[in-house]
Amino acid sequence: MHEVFRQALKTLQNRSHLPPQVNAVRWSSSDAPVPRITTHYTVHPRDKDLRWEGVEMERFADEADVVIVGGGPAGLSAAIRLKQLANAQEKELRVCLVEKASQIGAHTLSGACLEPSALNELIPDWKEKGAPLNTPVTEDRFAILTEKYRIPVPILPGLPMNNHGNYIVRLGHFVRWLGEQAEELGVEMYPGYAASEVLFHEDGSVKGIATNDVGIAKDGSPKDVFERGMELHAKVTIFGEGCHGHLAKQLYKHFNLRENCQPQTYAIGLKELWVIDEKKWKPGRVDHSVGWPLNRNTYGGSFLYHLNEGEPMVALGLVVGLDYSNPYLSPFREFQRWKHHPSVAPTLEGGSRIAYGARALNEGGFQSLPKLTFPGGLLIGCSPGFMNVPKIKGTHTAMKSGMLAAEAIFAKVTDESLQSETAGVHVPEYEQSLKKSWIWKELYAVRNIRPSFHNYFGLYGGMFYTGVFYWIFRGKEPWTLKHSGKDADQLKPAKDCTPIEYPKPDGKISFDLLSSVALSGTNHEGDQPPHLTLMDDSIPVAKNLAIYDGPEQRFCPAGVYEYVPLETGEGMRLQINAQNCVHCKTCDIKDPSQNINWVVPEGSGGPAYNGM
Ligand SMILES: Cc1cc2nc3c(=O)[nH]c(=O)nc-3n(C[C@H](O)[C@H](O)[C@H](O)COP(=O)(O)OP(=O)(O)OC[C@H]3O[C@@H](n4cnc5c(N)ncnc54)[C@H](O)[C@@H]3O)c2cc1C
Ligand code: SF4
Repeated sequence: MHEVFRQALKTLQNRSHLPPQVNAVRWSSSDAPVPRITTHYTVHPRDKDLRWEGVEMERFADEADVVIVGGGPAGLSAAIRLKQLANAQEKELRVCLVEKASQIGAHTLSGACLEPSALNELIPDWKEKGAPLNTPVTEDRFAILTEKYRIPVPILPGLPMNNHGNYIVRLGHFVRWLGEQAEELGVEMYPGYAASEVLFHEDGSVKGIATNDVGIAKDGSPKDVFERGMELHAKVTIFGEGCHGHLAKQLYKHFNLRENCQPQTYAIGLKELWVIDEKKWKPGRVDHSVGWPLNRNTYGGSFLYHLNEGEPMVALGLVVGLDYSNPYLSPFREFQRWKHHPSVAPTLEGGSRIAYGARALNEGGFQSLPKLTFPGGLLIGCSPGFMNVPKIKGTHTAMKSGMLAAEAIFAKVTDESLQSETAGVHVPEYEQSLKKSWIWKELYAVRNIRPSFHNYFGLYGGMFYTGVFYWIFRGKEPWTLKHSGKDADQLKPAKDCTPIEYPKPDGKISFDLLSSVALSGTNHEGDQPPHLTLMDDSIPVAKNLAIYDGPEQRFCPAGVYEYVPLETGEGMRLQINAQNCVHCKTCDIKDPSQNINWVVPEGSGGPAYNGM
């Protein structure tokens, strides 16, 4: 190629150094000039980019027996069970676990009220081993909130909200403890390494994963410190990325795993930790509510748990179903408003907020479970979605699914008489044993509760259904209700909706977004391509802003998306403040254009939660 032409092309590709109005490219579907936003190689491949010419792209590869993606309750339980079995039978088994957080538990966010059933099976002597389950539930309350009142609802025995025998935990601390148990058993742990890519054998089976490359500049060009990620190959790769996994999303498409199930549906959960006045502290109390500030057609509810962690601490949060239809709704501001309810605010008055965060959770339940296995790999935990929605609990099912996967894998890879037809070992036995387990029974029994809220009376119709059908039939009714479709399709155009007037935060009970995000400890290297990638940079303004009045500005709980005026003064552009991202995945789920693809950022970027 002629040198002058090459230089000209290079200058063009480097245009993202220039101000946005100059940095306009004609690559959108409409062919209208739009500011360049996405510079990530998953959208603009490097093999067509001259700036990458001659850069060493070879990756170092390592072999393990089992590779686990994600150090959450599911991944760690799988790791622990695999090594327990191998050690008991004196078999060599190399188990490697990669976790995108810099420390195990630092990306974990949950309620959390833990049902200890799976833990009792996995580590029966967890008390002696010092598991941080410090707060047995002593009091369990449920209520419907109106704007001014709290109407108590009795929790009948057998209803999913019953928490007798459970523990209130800081899930991040529990996960950290699970990590220590795994390490002691000989699991190789790699915190700070995100799996960015699924690798395949020539026969199409999964070969393992690659960790992410580091040292890429914001404009997508290689920095001097560029380092290629590493390949981890395995007989079986376990995907335990939690709700709406980035690699799981690719696997669904690649192996068509969702062809026989309903779409997954989700909620966003926002959470804070507070240290409160000791006189108001009731260690062991569990408070749940539905109703205000959400209207009857918006599914959701609150939690307020009194922890016994050496200081008067409470964990509180609001969960909002992502099937809401009003694009003006802001889950963050609903949460801030909820704290002012007359039954909540007195607990917080005089206290101080010490942590904030958010995370999506699955709500599809039984109907939305995909096929779980494919040659060379399988899915565990909240990645496929073993969440029991009416209980708001998924930790015990996530752990159990990891254990069942481990048992099936161990049996298969250590039995020389069992030959695999593919290079990556297929373990369909996992799905079979899962269907015989208590997870299946539990999720089947509650399958109709969440979809029953799709009725004219909304919340009240759903509660009536739960009271009558669940309490009497325990899920044995001979029908299965359907969800109303994908959450991304539920938003109505802004012109058909009423803007919501939210009260200003008072700085004592309620707070603004940026001071909240600061409490998540989230951090990303600034000079890297935004990991919130857009398939088409023109769609945010042309569709999301034009039709839905920019809902990503409101559903993102970290202020990542902002529409700002173009420097020319004509029109708007989307600004992505990727450093703020707390990895909740809501944008990838709720974007009405399905144009946002969350990919793993560099290194150990993301929140730095301490026991969320
Ligand atoms: C607000 C809220 C309240 C909840 N309340 C409760 C409750 O009270 N009780 C209860 O039992 N459950 C509760 N849950 C659900 C519970 O938190 C989940 O069911 C549980 O955490 C699922 O475990 P998991 O291991 O499948 O996923 P996760 O806990 O999400 O763990 C997945 C891990 O994988 C890592 N990861 C993801 N992608 C990659 C990648 N590509 N490479 C490397 N690492 C990766 C993540 O950083 C994370 O550490 C709640 C959830 C939320 C959001
Ligand atoms: S950018 Fe997306 S994943 Fe990140 S915090 Fe916002 S909504 Fe969540």
